[in-house]
Amino acid sequence: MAEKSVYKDGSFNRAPSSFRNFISADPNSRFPAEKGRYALYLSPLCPWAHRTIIVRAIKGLEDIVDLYEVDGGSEGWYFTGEGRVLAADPLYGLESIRDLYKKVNPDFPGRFTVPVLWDKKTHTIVNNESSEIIRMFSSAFDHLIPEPLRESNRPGGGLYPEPLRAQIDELNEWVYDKINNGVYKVGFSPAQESYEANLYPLFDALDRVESILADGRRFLFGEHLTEADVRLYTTIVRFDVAYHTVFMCNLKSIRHDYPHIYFWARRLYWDADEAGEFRAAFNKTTAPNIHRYSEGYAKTRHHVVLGKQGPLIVPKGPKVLIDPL
Ligand SMILES: N[C@@H](CCC(=O)N[C@@H](CS)C(=O)NCC(=O)O)C(=O)O
Repeated sequence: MAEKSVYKDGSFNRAPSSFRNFISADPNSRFPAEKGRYALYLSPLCPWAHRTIIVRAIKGLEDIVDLYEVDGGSEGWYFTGEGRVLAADPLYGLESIRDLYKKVNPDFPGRFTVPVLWDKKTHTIVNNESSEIIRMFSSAFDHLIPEPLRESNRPGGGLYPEPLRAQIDELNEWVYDKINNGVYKVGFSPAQESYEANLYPLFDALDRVESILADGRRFLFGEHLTEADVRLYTTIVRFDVAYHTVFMCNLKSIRHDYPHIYFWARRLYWDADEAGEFRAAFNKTTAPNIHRYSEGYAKTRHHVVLGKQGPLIVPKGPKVLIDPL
């Protein structure tokens, strides 16, 4: 049974995801990899969802897995018809992500989160946990994509190479707890004590990342991109424009205090070469949205922490969202 995200011991506690099935390259599996069968419902504003569209783009899965954008936030994700957001759910005409979960289980007890990986054939949620969705995208569809994009042909052995798995898992664990989810624990703190209790470990972890990158390596595990870079990136690219301001993660900023992290992030962000190694995945999933991060988090914090008491103020800085290379 899914748990709700709650303030436990005065701190934000993110509930585990509820649907944990896997798409597989095996044609006899329950969810075999097939072109056109699956869809991702998400908002590119959500950092967890952002991971999945980066890997979808890196792997050239745009023609294989559909993308349906929704908008909203802590008060629900909806089809609004604004910008790239669809006016209605293209499969069932539903109005919201809540409706999608209710379609699978009318008594669904958890939160109606994005991303959702949907199976159009059996009309159900395959998985709603981004860390698992990126693993599936990394390898399960490899027989359907051009040879150079397959994990076995990638320099360094792909996004989750066998020899590095234990190290990647170990790094992901503390990056998730202290950084990816750490910023939320700070920004959703209901009290000064929990704010401070989570703030210092966040910056200790950023210091640790900075020291890893300080030897001049291109990526967290050396010369080649892994899923650990993807998972860290979505938090770093939101840091100065949203977490520093809205979530009060302000002991330091990335641009002024973490030169190696900032350089690493800018290299990923500014790579707009569609024919290049990363198929412009970071740029095209971030650049259209980076100016909206501050508003998204301001609204969420106003709702979650302040119960909508008082005015909603959206911080406008920094003037330069991300410096050029
Ligand atoms: N563990 C999930 C977390 C996803 C998540 O928390 N998504 C947020 C948006 S950034 C959400 O949909 N929240 C809506 C809610 O909690 O009601 C994952 O990584 O996929």
